[in-house]
Amino acid sequence: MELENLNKGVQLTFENITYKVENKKYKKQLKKQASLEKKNLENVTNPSIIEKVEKELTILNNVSGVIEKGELCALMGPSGSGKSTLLDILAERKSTGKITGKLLINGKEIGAAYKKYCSYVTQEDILLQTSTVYEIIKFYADLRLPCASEQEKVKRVEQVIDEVGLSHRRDSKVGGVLPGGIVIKGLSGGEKRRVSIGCGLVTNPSLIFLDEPTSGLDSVTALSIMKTLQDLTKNKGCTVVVAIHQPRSEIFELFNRVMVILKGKMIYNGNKIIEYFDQIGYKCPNNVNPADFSLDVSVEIGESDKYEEICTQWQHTWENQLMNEIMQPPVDIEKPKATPFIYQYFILLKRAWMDILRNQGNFISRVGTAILTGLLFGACFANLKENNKDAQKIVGVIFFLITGLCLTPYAAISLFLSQRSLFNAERASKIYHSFPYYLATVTVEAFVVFFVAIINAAICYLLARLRWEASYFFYAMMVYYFVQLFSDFLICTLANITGASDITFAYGSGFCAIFMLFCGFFVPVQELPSAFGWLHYINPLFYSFISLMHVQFEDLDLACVEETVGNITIPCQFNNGNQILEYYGIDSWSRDFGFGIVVLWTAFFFTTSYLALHYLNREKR
Ligand SMILES: Nc1ncnc2c1ncn2[C@@H]1O[C@H](COP(=O)(O)OP(=O)(O)OP(=O)(O)O)[C@@H](O)[C@H]1O
Repeated sequence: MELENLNKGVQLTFENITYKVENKKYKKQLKKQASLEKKNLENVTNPSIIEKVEKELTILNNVSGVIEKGELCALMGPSGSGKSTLLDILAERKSTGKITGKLLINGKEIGAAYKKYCSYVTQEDILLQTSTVYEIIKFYADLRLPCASEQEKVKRVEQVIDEVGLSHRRDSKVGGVLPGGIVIKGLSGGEKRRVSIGCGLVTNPSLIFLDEPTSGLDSVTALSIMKTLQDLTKNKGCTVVVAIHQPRSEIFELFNRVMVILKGKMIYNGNKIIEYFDQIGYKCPNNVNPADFSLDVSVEIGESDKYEEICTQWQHTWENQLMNEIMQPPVDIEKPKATPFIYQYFILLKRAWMDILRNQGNFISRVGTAILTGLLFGACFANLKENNKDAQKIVGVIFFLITGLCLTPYAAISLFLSQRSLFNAERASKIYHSFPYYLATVTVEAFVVFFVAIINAAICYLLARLRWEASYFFYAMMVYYFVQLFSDFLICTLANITGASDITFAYGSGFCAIFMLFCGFFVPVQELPSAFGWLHYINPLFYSFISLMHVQFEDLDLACVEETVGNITIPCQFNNGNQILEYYGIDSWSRDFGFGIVVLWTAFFFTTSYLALHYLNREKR
C-alpha cells in the first residue's frame, strides 16, 4: 500500500528563504505624491517623500536551516519574528508575496512532489461541529488518498485515531454552538487539537508542521499533545516542526532541535542552544526554564546593537559547517495525485447533507416559517373569486408571496458565514477545489429552498384558490421556487463579498426594498418617475411579478360584481384578466419571458456567489 511506503523519514533543508510582501504604505505614499503633483506643490520635487517608505517589506531575510529526519524541532522567537511565516513557507501554504530560496528533501529539490511529504496543522481547530472524530478523519482520507481503496482508507483512519489517542472518542461529535443556536456537547480543547493533528497524519506524512499546537491548552494537556508528537518522531521517523511561543521546561526537553528566528532572520538552529548563547555572552542562570531564557535572550539581542553581528555570525557558521553535513538518500519524486472534481463533489455533498440533517434548527425554522406565513397569507386571502372585486386582492397575494420568498433567505446568512472559516482552512490545505465545494453546498441549499418555497407558495395558492388548474399551479410553483433561489444566491453573494452578517443584512435589505418598490405593484411601471423608472428593467422581482401575473390573469374571464356606495353603483373596472395586465403596464410581456429572465438572474447570482467565494474569500495569512 502506498501509505506504508511513503513515510520513510526525511531530512528537510531550507536555503536562503526570503519572503517579501508589498508595502501598503508605499502605495499610499505614491498616491499622496500624485495628488501633490496635481496641486503643483513645491515639495513634489523632493524625492525624500517617496524614499522614506520601502516598496516591499522583507518579512524573512535569507533564512536557512536543516532539520534531520525523525527530529522534533521547535521553531521559537518573539512575537512577530516570523515563525508562522516560515512555517507556512516550509509547508508550501503561502499564496501571497514573493518567496525566494530552496526547499530540499534529503538534499534535493523535488518540486511538486514536496507536497506529498508534508502536512500542516493550523493553530485553530477549525472542524465541522456536527461530524464525529471518525467522520472528520475519514473525510481527509477520502480526499487525500486518491489511490487507496475504501478498505485501506478505513484501516488508515482507525490507525490515525489510535495514534492520536482518541479511540475512546471515535464516534463523538466535535460539538460547539451551531449556527442555529443549538449547542452540541462534544470534545474538549485537547481532544479537538488531537483531531486536527489526526487530519494531518492521514497521509502518513514524513514532515509535519504545527503552528502553536499547545496554545490555549492547559499545561498537562499541552505536555500530553507534545508527547504524542514525540512518539510520531520516535516510532515512525516523522520529522515534526512546531512553532511554539513559550514552552514549559518539560516540553522544551522533548525537542531534539531548536531554531530561533528574530526579526525575520535565523539566529540559531541546533541542539545546544544554551551552550551557544553562553558562547556569545549570555549565560543561563540556574533554575531558569531554558525556553524562557532563550526567548528573553532573543528579545535582548533584537533590541541590542549586536543583532546584525549575531545574525551574520550565525550565517557564516551555517555556510561553513552545517551545509556540508547534509546528505541523505534521494526520495521518490512522483507528483501527488489529486482526487477528481466529481469525487470531491460527492464527498463534500455527503458531508453537507449530514451537516444539515444534524443541525436541523435552521432547516426546521425556515420550513416552520414557510408553513406559518403560508397559512397566514392563505387565511387573509382565503377563497378568492375570479371576479373584478377580488382581482386586486389576487394581485396582492402574488406580491406578498414573492416579497416573502425574497426575504426568507436572510435566515441563512449565519449558515453561509459560519462555513467560511472551515472552507478557508480546508482550501488552504488544498484538499479540494472551491468549485465542487460550492456545488455541494448549493445542492443542499437548493433542496432546502425548494421545500421552503413550495410549502409556502402552495399553501397560500391553494387556500386563496388562485387560478384553479394544475398546469397554472405547477408553472406558478416553478416561478416561486426561482424567486427564492435567486434571492438566496444574492444573499450568498453578499455574504461571500462582505464576510459579515450585519453588512450582508444591510445591503440585502436595501436590495430587497428597491426590488419591491420597482416591481410594478405599488406603482405601475408606466407611472414610475422617468429618472428611476428604468430600474424595473434590471429588477428580477419585476420579472417574477410579470410572469406570475400572466399565469394568473392572461385570458382569464372575470365575473362582474357591481358595488354600490350609497345610491351610486360603481361599474366594473375589469371584465377580464388582460385588462388587469394592461392596467399594470405588463400586457406586452409574457409569462415565459418573465420566467426566462428570472432564471437568467438566478444563474447570474449563482455565478457571482461562486466568484466571490473563490476570489474574495481567503484565509488572511
Ligand atoms: N502579508 C503580510 N503583509 C504585511 N506584513 C506581514 C505579512 N505577513 C506577515 N507580516 C508581518 O511579519 C511579521 C511576522 O509575522 P508572523 O505571523 O510570521 O510572526 P510570528 O512570529 O508567528 O508571530 P506570533 O508569535 O505573534 O504569531 C509580523 O510583523 C507580521 O505583521
